[in-house]
Amino acid sequence: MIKVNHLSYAFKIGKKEKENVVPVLHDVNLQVEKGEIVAIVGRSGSGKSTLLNLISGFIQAETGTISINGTKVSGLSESKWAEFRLSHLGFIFQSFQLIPSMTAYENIELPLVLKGTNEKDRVERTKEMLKRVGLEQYQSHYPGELSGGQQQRVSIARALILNPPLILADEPTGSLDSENERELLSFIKELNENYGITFLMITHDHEVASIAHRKVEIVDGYLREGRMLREVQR
Ligand SMILES: Nc1ncnc2c1ncn2[C@@H]1O[C@H](COP(=O)(O)OP(=O)(O)OP(=O)(O)O)[C@@H](O)[C@H]1O
Repeated sequence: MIKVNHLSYAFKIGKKEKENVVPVLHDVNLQVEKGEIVAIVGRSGSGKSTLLNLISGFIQAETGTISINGTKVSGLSESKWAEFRLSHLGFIFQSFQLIPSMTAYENIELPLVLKGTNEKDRVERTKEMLKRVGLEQYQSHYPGELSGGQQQRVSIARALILNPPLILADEPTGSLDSENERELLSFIKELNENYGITFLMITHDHEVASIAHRKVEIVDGYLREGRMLREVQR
């Protein structure tokens, strides 16, 4: 599903003549199989978000390659990346990243609008997704009128609406209380077991890491493979 080969990344800070190079990732190799839940752990500043941003195409590395679902994505143009993301990747963020001026319904529907799906299909799929995440009665609420757990469910519904095979999550439970965290984690497990969706998640949290099949740790920009935590169901 994901193959990262010899990936290195350095941020360049300051003006061109006086550029400061800050190396962040060193020769990272990572393979995530279809149907796996993989947790990326590591101390603050170790390079976790940088790795996820590279795999998401939000930043581009000069060294190394990334393939997702058989497509070599490293080196794709911005527009090709945007197209690829829409059909292959779903995103879940700690801060939900919902559009505040749009209702729950409109936030969930947005990827379908961007993809140019016709109205009849949009209505059908958005309603079905609202039902799947248990938010039918909240469809007209704006993000500010929903609890943290409900907002995260809207963001998951938006991530799932185009049926991506892979979900990338950055601290998905970071803003949730323990009850909502448990609920979200069992939903992620269900999506993985019932629909075979692959998850790559950054986390600081042991509860989150405990649902992963495998843990990889970044230590000062170097990736260490962890042991298998639980069996992958195929
Ligand atoms: N835009 C940027 N410009 C320069 N340096 C950056 C930039 N973004 C991150 N860094 C640096 O890169 C390193 C890795 O940052 P990154 O955000 O990937 O770490 P992280 O493991 O995700 O941390 P956290 O757990 O705190 O979110 C840090 O030293 C950080 O200061």
